[in-house]
Amino acid sequence: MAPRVLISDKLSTAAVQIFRDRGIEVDYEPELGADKQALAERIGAYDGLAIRSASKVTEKVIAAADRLKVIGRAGIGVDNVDIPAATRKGIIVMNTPFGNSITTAEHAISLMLSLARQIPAADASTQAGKWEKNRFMGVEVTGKTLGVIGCGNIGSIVADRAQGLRMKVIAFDPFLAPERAMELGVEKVELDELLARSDFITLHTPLTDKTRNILSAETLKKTRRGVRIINCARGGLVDEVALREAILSGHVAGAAFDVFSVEPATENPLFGLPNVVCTPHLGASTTEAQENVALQVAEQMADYLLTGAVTNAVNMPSISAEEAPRMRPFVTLAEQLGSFAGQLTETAIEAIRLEFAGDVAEMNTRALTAAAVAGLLRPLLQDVNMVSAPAIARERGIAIEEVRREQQGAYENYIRLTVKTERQERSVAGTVFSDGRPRLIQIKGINMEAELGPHMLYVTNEDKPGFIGALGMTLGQANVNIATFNLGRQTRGGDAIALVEIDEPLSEAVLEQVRRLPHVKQAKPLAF
Ligand SMILES: NC(=O)C1=CN([C@@H]2O[C@H](COP(=O)(O)OP(=O)(O)OC[C@H]3O[C@@H](n4cnc5c(N)ncnc54)[C@H](O)[C@@H]3O)[C@@H](O)[C@H]2O)C=CC1
Ligand SMILES: O=C(O)CCC(=O)C(=O)O
Repeated sequence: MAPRVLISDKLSTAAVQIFRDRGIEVDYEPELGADKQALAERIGAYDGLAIRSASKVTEKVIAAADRLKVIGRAGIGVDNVDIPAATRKGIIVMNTPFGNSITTAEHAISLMLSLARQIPAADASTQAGKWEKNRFMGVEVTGKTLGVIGCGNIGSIVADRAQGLRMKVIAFDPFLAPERAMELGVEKVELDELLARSDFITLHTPLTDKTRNILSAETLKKTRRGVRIINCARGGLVDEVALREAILSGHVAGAAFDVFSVEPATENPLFGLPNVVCTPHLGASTTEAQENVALQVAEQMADYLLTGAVTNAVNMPSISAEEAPRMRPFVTLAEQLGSFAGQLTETAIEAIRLEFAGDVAEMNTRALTAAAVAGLLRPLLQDVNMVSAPAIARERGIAIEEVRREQQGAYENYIRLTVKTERQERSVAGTVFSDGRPRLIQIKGINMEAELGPHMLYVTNEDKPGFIGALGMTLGQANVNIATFNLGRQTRGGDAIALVEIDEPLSEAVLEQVRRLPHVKQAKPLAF
């Protein structure tokens, strides 16, 4: 039976043709996805779902998706898909990471210029027959400083175009390597410096726990008086109520927004303010970008449904059907090593080294390296996957080295990831036992044997009597159940590590209590 695909968003019809050409049945219902209930009722009949951002693929929709094997996002952000729910149900989620970047960067530049010259308001006034030549005094962008928050694919294109407009570009992005910044001709700065120096600020990060409200009442106060703010990335990066206040007080001179904390945005704190320009999430809406992403997503989905090949999946590594069963635990291990290191890394990464020893050195180590790099970058880049991770790392000037060796020591197979940042070098190693389950066996040179669960607590401490009891007591008193407790130390009385699996995430208050325990140097929650 031919696979069936539902297109539930306004994708270019080029996608329909690709599916048909490849023998896939396709239903094109561009309005359906916005109605969660209707989508949940219909999804059970399909093997593939192709979407843009209007379709909300919630847990409920996924629960009803009994045949669904792949969700294809014609675009970048997959925040309208419940990825953990899809993963749990074995559904692959794919995106098209680069197809609309230029178009979106051009929209950000268009918004900036519209804002600088008040074009939308001037247009409305002129067409209303008012000819208010004295009302619309603008500002030049030449010679002005543009602060780019998030200098990835889109941010770096915006930086390039802004330089063409003779602007000075500064960027805040913890993952931007200094060499890459130099190559782009942008000055890498900390957030406070960007806020203090920018005449225009443009946001190009994903929405994560770290970026939500990155422009808040507090950070807006640190901006220059007269600053103009552009958000063409994700609603929620800017506190809209705080921005409204800052515009009304005259501190912020204007804002241009394509994305809103609630979409579709039929009402919003920014609506109706002077010198606010709004568009309805049009960043990716050009013929060229929509053609790119629709063709790409249809090809990727058809490949998967017909041959099992996986490209640009955000929740599964790309491995061929034959390799899959043998490699799966090693891919998990590599991703876990990467994710472990990524969650502990807060400064720009300069280099990554992957060492493979024993059986695993004979496998497809490129895929394993890609899995480790994806795990490493995901805490900051969110939608990175095994296919895009190495390219993204290269673009950011991160050197990747792979070393294969014969078996050394007691373990039949061994993977070690070393991450070099501006400040330090950190290694973490693991193995897969004959039960097929990955274990961490070395952290920063300290031996231990730990299996990673969904919620972990990582503590570094001095090896002193009483610490283990105090930690257990603190968690117990907070009603936090410990699943596993793994310990290791450098030397007696020296540096030690505890890696504790807990049944649910820790509250900030309990974490603070752990941090205040005697001999604790660092306590960090990790999620896998
Ligand atoms: N308005 C629209 O229609 C569209 C919006 N987008 C959105 O634009 C955003 C950027 O997309 P891309 O450039 O493709 O993503 P990307 O992943 O290439 O770049 C994101 C950058 O943000 C940086 N970053 C992450 N956390 C940060 C933090 N806490 N502070 C500062 N920087 C941080 C990363 O290091 C990375 O360089 C995404 O949110 C995407 O969903 C993308 C396409 C169309
Ligand atoms: O498909 C769209 O119009 C939105 C694109 C977008 O936001 C993205 O690709 O992240």
